[in-house]
Amino acid sequence: MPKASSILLDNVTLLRGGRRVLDGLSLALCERRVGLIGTNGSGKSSLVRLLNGLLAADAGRVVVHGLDAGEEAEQLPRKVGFIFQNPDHQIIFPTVAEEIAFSLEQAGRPRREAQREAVPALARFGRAHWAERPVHALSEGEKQFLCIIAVLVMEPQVLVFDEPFSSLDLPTRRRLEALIATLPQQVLLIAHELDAFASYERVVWLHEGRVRGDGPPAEVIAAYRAFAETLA
Ligand SMILES: Nc1ncnc2c1ncn2[C@@H]1O[C@H](COP(=O)(O)OP(=O)(O)OP(=O)(O)O)[C@@H](O)[C@H]1O
Repeated sequence: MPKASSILLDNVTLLRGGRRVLDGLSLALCERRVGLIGTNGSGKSSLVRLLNGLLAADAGRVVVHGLDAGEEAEQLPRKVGFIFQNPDHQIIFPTVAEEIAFSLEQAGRPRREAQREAVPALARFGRAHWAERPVHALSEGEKQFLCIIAVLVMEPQVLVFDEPFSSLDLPTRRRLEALIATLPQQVLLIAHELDAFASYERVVWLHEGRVRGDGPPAEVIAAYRAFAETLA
């Protein structure tokens, strides 16, 4: 039986657009900080989308913290929170408070209660003063932080960050890295900024839908860099 606090992929195959994007992939992830690296198109985003039911495996089994993705997919979004590269793809509502109220509603709160709780929820992150701000008036870094708050209020057990640094300047990126470091959840981070994984417990290198490297960051990243040099 997989551990209650682990992510298990057992012989997973995923087809997209007729292509085999994940190819008999098996992984057991129980570390609190796991990095996912690989060249463009290697299958990283596809893999994490299996964890919250955005994609379903064509073969094999996916279990996330005790939930079977095949049988209990509808429960996955509460268990696994996603923060994507582009906050504009994630934010739906015109104001910050409305966005947070929507998240609370998604987490099962009745609408009225969700609306009442939005400002206190923002206050827990020191951002009560953002409540009435139009989302379009936030900077990229602030929007990214709003997305993180919107996900955290749903109290997920796993957080997936899919290339969160791509549009951030260095100070904003460092602040986000520091914030991620404080989170109690299991974190899966996809990034092309390889120094971001220095403090991670484990890095998995995907290549053409298979695991090509897996272990401590320094080791896996050195092998990946050497491989990338051969392609340049
Ligand atoms: N919506 C889609 N429909 C069909 N095929 C897709 C779709 N999205 C991705 N793919 C294909 O799946 C494969 C893996 O893509 P995926 O986005 O998982 O890779 P990735 O490692 O996250 O890449 P990147 O670093 O560029 O974000 C690619 O060959 C891609 O063309």
